Amino acid sequence: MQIRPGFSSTEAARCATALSELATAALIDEARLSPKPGLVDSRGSGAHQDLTLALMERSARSLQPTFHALALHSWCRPVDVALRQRVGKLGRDGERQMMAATQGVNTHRGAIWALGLLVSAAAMLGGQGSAAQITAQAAALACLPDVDAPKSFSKGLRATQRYKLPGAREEAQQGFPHIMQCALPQLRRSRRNGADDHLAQLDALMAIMASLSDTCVLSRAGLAGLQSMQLGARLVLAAGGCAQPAGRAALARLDGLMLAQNASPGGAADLLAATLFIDRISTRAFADDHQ
Ligand SMILES: CC(C)(COP(=O)(O)OP(=O)(O)OC[C@H]1O[C@@H](n2cnc3c(N)ncnc32)[C@H](O)[C@@H]1O)[C@@H](O)C(=O)NCCC(=O)NCCS
Ligand SMILES: Nc1ncnc2c1ncn2[C@@H]1O[C@H](COP(=O)(O)OP(=O)(O)OP(=O)(O)O)[C@@H](O)[C@H]1O
Repeated sequence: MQIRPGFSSTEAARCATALSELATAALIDEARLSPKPGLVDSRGSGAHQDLTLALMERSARSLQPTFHALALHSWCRPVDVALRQRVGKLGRDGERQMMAATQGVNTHRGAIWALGLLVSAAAMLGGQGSAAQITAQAAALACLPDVDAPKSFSKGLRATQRYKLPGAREEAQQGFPHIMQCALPQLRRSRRNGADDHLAQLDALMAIMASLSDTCVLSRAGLAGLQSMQLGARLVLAAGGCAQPAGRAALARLDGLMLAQNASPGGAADLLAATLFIDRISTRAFADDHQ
């Protein structure tokens, strides 16, 4: 681990602890947030047969050491292939950790990817980056080749190739546009308009679902399912968002629609958790010289 001049290893460890706690809390808050269309939430399992809220929370907690290791190894490091390789290995170790904690159920693969890159990027910037700097740094990392990646074919890859639409990799490589241009502005706009935080978070989820090509939805419900999800989310926001009775009615209709199609926007949920992480991290700094 390389320590930036002027920063101690204690400082790196303290920052890694803070970042890993924030990432884990963002995952737990996302899982509990209700009502989310088709997703696991405090009401139940949504469109999922094998997921529960308790399992999502156990999985989130099991990932804290992964986020901690990612932050420690990325601390004040420049973007290069060696770091990309290390981050890829730690991410895959995290996936194994998650599978062990859930007895083989995929609870958070997409979330490990998005939050893992963002935790690494925040640590690379010594815990002092802005939202724009962190997402740009994460994109630079995601654009480097993942040389040790297994050549297996995933559901997400299949969907992106079949429909010629971007998926989790492209979202990261483009600097997380659904966080920076959709969810974060909507979260802050809804708060400014007087929505309480839980309703503002639901609005942020709608802002993501309104345009994301979520490969979870494409895999289960095809292009028609994706388009109906995007339209449904736009209708919630057009009705004034979740703080308004008409917005909540539109949200309930969207929930019914997702369940009827057996579809769940797992990618949008990951990006909401990542948005909560970025929102919280960019309003505070972790390095001592900023306190
Ligand atoms: C890139 C990942 C997510 C694989 O993506 P792929 O589309 O091939 O596979 P898979 O279908 O298994 O998972 C995709 C998951 O991403 C999420 N997702 C779906 N659509 C989107 C989207 N448009 N944008 C963002 N996330 C999305 C969902 O949670 C979905 O389940 C990841 O597993 C990976 O390859 N990791 C390698 C390890 C690594 O380098 N990690 C570095 C950071 S820790
Ligand atoms: N609250 C949530 N509910 C459901 N999925 C979530 C939630 N939060 C995040 N996710 C993301 O959704 C993904 C689950 O996606 P998906 O439904 O495609 O799982 P799968 O096991 O690969 O597929 P399937 O269930 O269709 O067999 C996880 O990788 C996770 O990152």
